[in-house]
Amino acid sequence: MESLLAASSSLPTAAFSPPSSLSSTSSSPHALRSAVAGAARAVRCSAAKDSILYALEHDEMFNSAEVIQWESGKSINSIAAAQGIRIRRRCRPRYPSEGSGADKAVPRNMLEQIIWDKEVEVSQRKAKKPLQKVIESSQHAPPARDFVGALTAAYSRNVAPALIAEVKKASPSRGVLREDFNPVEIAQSYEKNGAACLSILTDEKHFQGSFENLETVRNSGVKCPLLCKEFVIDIWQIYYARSKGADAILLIAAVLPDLDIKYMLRICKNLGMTALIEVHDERELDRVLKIDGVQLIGINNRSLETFKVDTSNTKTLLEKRGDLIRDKGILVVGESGLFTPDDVAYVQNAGVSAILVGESLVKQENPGQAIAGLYGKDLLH
Ligand SMILES: O=P(O)(O)OC[C@@H](O)[C@@H](O)c1c[nH]c2ccccc12
Repeated sequence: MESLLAASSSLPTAAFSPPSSLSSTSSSPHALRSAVAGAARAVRCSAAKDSILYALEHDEMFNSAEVIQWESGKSINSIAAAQGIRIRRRCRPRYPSEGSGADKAVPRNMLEQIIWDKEVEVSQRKAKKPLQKVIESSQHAPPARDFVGALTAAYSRNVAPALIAEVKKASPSRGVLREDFNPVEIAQSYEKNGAACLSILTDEKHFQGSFENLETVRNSGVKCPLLCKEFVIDIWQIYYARSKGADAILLIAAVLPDLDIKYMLRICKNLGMTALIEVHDERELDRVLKIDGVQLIGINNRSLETFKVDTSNTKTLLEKRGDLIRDKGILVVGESGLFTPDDVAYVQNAGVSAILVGESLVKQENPGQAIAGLYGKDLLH
């Protein structure tokens, strides 16, 4: 994989724009594979055995059936749908005369709306700062810290699920959670009161977060590892998060086909980052359990399609797949809708090693002090 990343930083920037014949707008394995083939063609020879191009051309992932299918015209949406993914991407037309119908399309639910907005946002950000540049910036970021290590240490210290405390101003389902919002103050107060890690929302449009918040918290001297809470659809965002100091990043299985998750996991690994892979139902969990190299799975009690919260979701999924998850040495994070010590005990008994909590802390006058209320005890740090 080193070679893949080295390759991505040494290939010309232009090579990363997906060719117009592809229906995806992301910097996907597909785009990278085409870029490599194009680069090999440009030098009019097959790449030498020790070269980066050779490594890429012979990388199993780039020659997988899915990639071939994709390149032979099967759209990202049909590949995703075959994996049970309901969120559609707003694909570009293959030829201008075809049209995509995208302008007329109506999103089916909130998550789909967020993803469509994200596609526009990411393409604008990429136009300003191409992948090549963001990869370079990521090389200058302070080194990534051990997110999973911080969670396991906190779990054994407290004999309670480690806390990932979320710096969250607003959400589409709950509106503004805190008017007087100072991300650094909140982060410091979480850290002082025993949070193991922090989650920083970076989506601006729907959550009123920002990458500036991530960067200022990272530069404020807070030592807890930071999760970039973003709707990732493109590897560009992973490098960007790293360049702003993120130690971990969220990947949502409801949005990303298997191949994208595998590809993104490799990039995270190469950057020293942890991927928290979020699932909401059994089908997503089963897909993720088939992927090698997964260390951390989040079970979201909230459906991002309907926003309904049901804390028994964590329990139900762990009853079904807990043994397999333990055998694989994967840690589980119980996410969303946790308010009381009973809620924490409930997900702890279900088998989680960590919890991700936003609303119930951030709404309190002193978010850090609210941690003791959530756990029914002070956390050691
Ligand atoms: O505020 P809550 O209910 O404690 O939830 C926190 C966190 O789990 C939630 O913000 C979340 C979980 N997965 C997400 C994906 C995107 C945006 C937000 C989220």
